[in-house]
Amino acid sequence: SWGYEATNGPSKWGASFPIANGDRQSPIDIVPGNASHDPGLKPLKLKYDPSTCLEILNNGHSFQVTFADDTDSSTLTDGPISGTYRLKQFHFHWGATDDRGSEHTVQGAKFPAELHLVHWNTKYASFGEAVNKPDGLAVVGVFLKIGNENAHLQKLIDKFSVITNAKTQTTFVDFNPATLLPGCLDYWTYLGSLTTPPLYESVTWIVLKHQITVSSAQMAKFRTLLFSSNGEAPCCMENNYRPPQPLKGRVVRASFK
Ligand SMILES: NS(=O)(=O)c1ccc(NC(=O)NCCO)cc1
Ligand SMILES: [Zn+2]
Repeated sequence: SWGYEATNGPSKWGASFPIANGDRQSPIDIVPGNASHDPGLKPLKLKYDPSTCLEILNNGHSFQVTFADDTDSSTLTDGPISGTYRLKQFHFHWGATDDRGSEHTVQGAKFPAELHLVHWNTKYASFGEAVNKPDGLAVVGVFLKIGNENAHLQKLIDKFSVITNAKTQTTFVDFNPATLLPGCLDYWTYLGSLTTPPLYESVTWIVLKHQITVSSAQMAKFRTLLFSSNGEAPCCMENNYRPPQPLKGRVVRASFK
């Protein structure tokens, strides 16, 4: 099935998922000079309850932290969206080296990694119902840049030895995703898609302007995870990012001047 190798990677996804060539695909290159400041955009309102954190898993494409989403305990409201969106999971994309790895780029600049906090619109009954609706999902994207060791990311990294292989998981409780956000929540927003198959055009993207830090040694730990399952030839989990897609006339709005 799909992956990130030459044989099954982003350039091949269109064969099985024709929406790959659609009009609102993600990620994109964000050009700040072309983004229009919208004074009507509200500040993001993120309310996260650490007790909704359930587990950390390797799904063969990334590692993911999953949350209980049966109540409005961990939600995204305001910002560019209307209504209430519940946090379902967060995951990352990263490179084989520190010079690439993010999915969105900023005026062509790549970051070593990108965090995605995935929320679904509670006007639908579940994530599964929301995932293919045009207003179904809202994903907050946060760029990682190389700098000081990040103690909050280290809590995730400390679990990697137990989820090295694809399709493994372990308990992970009392983690506050807000610790992975920068102090300033200024953002760019545009209408896009899932960045992995099935590539549904269901995402209101909210990409933060400010980054969080990760050390180079911590990035090296990300690359100790495997795309492969136990017993298969080990294949390092790295370069699990889709490159920027055509803007096709879309407008990117900025929440800041
Ligand atoms: N990289 S991304 O656009 O944030 C993304 C988020 C969720 C999905 N898919 C998903 O959550 N499917 C439900 C089973 O995990 C795919 C891509
Ligand atoms: Zn993602």
